[in-house]
Amino acid sequence: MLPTTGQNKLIILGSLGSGKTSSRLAMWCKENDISNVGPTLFGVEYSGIAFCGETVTIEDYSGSDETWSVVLSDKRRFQYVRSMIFYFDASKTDYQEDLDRYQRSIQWLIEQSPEATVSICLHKADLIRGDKNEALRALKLKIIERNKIVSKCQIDLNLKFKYFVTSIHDYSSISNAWRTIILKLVMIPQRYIDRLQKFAEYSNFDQLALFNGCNQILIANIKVNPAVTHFTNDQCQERSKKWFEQKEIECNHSEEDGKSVFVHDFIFDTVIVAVSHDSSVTALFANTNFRIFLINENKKSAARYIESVRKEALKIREWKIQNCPFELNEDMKVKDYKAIHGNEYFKVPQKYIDFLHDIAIFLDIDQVFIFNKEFWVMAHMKVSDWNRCYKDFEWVQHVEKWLGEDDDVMHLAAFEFEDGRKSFRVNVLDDFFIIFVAAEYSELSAPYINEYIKGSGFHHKLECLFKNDYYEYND
Ligand SMILES: Nc1nc2c(ncn2[C@@H]2O[C@H](COP(=O)(O)OP(=O)(O)OP(=O)(O)O)[C@@H](O)[C@H]2O)c(=O)[nH]1
Repeated sequence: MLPTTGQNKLIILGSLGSGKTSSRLAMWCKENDISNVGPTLFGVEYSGIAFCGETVTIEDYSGSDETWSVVLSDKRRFQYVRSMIFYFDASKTDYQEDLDRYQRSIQWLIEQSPEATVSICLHKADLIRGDKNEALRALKLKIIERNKIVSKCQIDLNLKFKYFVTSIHDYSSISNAWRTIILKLVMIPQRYIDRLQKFAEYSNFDQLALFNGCNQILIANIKVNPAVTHFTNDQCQERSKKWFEQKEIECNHSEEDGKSVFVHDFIFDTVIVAVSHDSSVTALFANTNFRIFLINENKKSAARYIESVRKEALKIREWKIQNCPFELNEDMKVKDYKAIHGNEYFKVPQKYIDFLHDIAIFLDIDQVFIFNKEFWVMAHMKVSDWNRCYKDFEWVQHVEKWLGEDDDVMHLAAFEFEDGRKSFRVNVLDDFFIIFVAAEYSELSAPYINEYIKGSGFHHKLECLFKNDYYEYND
């Protein structure tokens, strides 16, 4: 179980089967069937979510005894945490062990990450028998008692701790909890609000609302023209939801209640709903200036993201060197990698090579390829000194076989070779795709790699990064 060190790290802890994973999936992976969520295997599931140009790394720990003994055996797991969610199964009657673990966790969290926020979910509220309010009150009092033991300064703790009563059968209870948690974790920079405000005034919009793409959490609602009736948050949300259901289109325009309503991609995983009573603004969203405005915003966020991944990669590398059970070859400590990139038609910019290299270190991956659909190898990186790395031509055979089996291009696929190597494919736009290859010794980290790559944040950001240049290239 490799701890991540990201600036925006969210850890989820709690008792076995208390509903941690199903709540996370209900919120962030709508397409998953959460009626049949199994226990968290391998101790922890890693995922990433994109939020308004920022990434949050989530570590969702299993509540099994083995995992708890690992978690509580090393305080460093509580380093670099920005937020912790602790799940209690509110339908239980005996909390002794959960409370002991809770107490230890917050003790270490306060010690290792004093600025972290803490959210406590009293979950499975639908299963409470008897007087529900009384049961919840009693549980909350027990938790507060433990807080008192940990901190003499109760006021400080109470400011940081938030309690939520949640149930998987009440989506709004889960989305309310997550919205509060995430908005504390990733604040929309004031400069976005200022720029959007100016943009709206200049373009004759009456209202601009920003929503997170994955689950339509409202990030900002800017009401510009006080003389008109604005759409409510819910009405805006309805529109962004509809747009997401039909996602193929880049911009959606409709006329409703005498207003022009636009829904458009904004920064990364964020959509913007813009409303105007002036129908002459219709042309605006097709306007090149506006596209440039959006692309520039995207680029800035991409730059920040790359920087954060790079920092993360260096920390992880440091951590691996310190914790490596083997004698490390001196050369491995040096940031030295070989990248052959470009062909006569297309040159892969060095920044992608750097970016993918950092991702590869972060995920313990040995080799990265970028292919186009004609099987051209656009870039080939050997990240580790692993001497069984594939050569370009060997890979072409694998890819051909693979595409032959799966003509219908999938967004993401994981593939295991007979020789023990694992590979992970990510499609970027419709034009090319990236393949990550991990050696057999990465056996244990394979589920982690898969989870990370599958995380909506990672894929989306990768796509946006490529898309920006792709647009520039084509314009
Ligand atoms: N009735 C009810 N069932 C729930 C609720 N939340 C989760 N469940 C069910 O409880 C079971 C366990 O849920 P998980 O999400 O796997 O719990 P977990 O805390 O991630 O489990 P571990 O990772 O194994 O510790 C699943 O069958 C869920 O469908 C809830 O609010 N109410």
